[in-house]
Amino acid sequence: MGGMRSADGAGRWAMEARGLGKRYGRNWALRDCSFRLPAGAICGLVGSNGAGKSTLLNMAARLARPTTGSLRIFGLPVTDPGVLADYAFLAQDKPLFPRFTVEETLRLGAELNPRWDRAVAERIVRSGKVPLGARVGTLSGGQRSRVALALAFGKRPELLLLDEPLAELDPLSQHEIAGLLMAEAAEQGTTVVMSSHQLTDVATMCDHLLAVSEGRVRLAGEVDELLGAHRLVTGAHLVEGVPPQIARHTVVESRTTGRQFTALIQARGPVEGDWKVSAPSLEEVLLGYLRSPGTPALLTADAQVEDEDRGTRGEEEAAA
Ligand SMILES: Nc1ncnc2c1ncn2[C@@H]1O[C@H](COP(=O)(O)OP(=O)(O)OP(=O)(O)O)[C@@H](O)[C@H]1O
Repeated sequence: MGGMRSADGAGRWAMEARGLGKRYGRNWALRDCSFRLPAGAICGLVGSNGAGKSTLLNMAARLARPTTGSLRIFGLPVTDPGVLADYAFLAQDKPLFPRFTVEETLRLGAELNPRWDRAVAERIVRSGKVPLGARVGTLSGGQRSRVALALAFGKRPELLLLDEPLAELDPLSQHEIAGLLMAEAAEQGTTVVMSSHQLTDVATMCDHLLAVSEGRVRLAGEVDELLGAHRLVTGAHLVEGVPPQIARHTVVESRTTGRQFTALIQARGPVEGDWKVSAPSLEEVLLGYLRSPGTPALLTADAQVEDEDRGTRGEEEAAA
């Protein structure tokens, strides 16, 4: 399979979505999503409640089938049985058998996965001092997360999909599990896609971002590139509306409070005039796009799929 991937260079992209959509009844949970994610990325998947994050993860994990469009995992259609060995999915409730001991849980992992890496799984469990003989149901939330991650990494996945991996953990466990995740992903070269509502986690852990809102992609690409494309502008402004010097740029969001004008812009060259210009935080950029549905989505060059390739729309349905 490795040969197949490298033959056409498709292995460069861990995920490629083209016109991807999912409809439940009359509602589109995800609509016309096109983006790609390079292999090796640690990608934060963010967006408000009901934005479509779980729907996207579920389609990548083959738990839900696309209604439209195509999704490729390392160059293979997500429906291809060859994809199965490539990914691991950790659902938000981290399902484990509570009556199994940690040791039995790892043994099950070994039996279910042909390329099981026992050393990796045991290292993850031992480094957290999780007792191998303890029943999973008696473990703390942090310890359970560790066992779930040991199962996921023991599979040696190329792509690890995580639905809010740090939710419901206390701050100390969050810190510990985040560190574990980053260290193991770096060690194994795993591509990670993790949904999260904690933007500080995304900012510290992720080098890539995929933001969705109302089922559509709003931002996609490398975090530094997305941040670098934006400026926060503030200054005194006495009349209503966006000042002409600022209107030359793409204004994502602006507001006037008293005499103070503030705007988040996608800068088209230097900002002229008497404005205080600063670099926005990830949170400021993200909230700007989520609050302004009228602002066009921004995908960095790397995250865009070529238009001519979008002819593969409906490929999954055709293959099924
Ligand atoms: N199995 C389903 N049947 C019907 N509608 C669904 C189903 N799964 C999701 N939806 C709907 O699709 C939309 C997207 O839901 P999704 O769970 O993907 O959002 P999310 O971004 O993961 O939200 P949250 O942050 O709350 O977990 C929502 O409107 C949701 O109600």
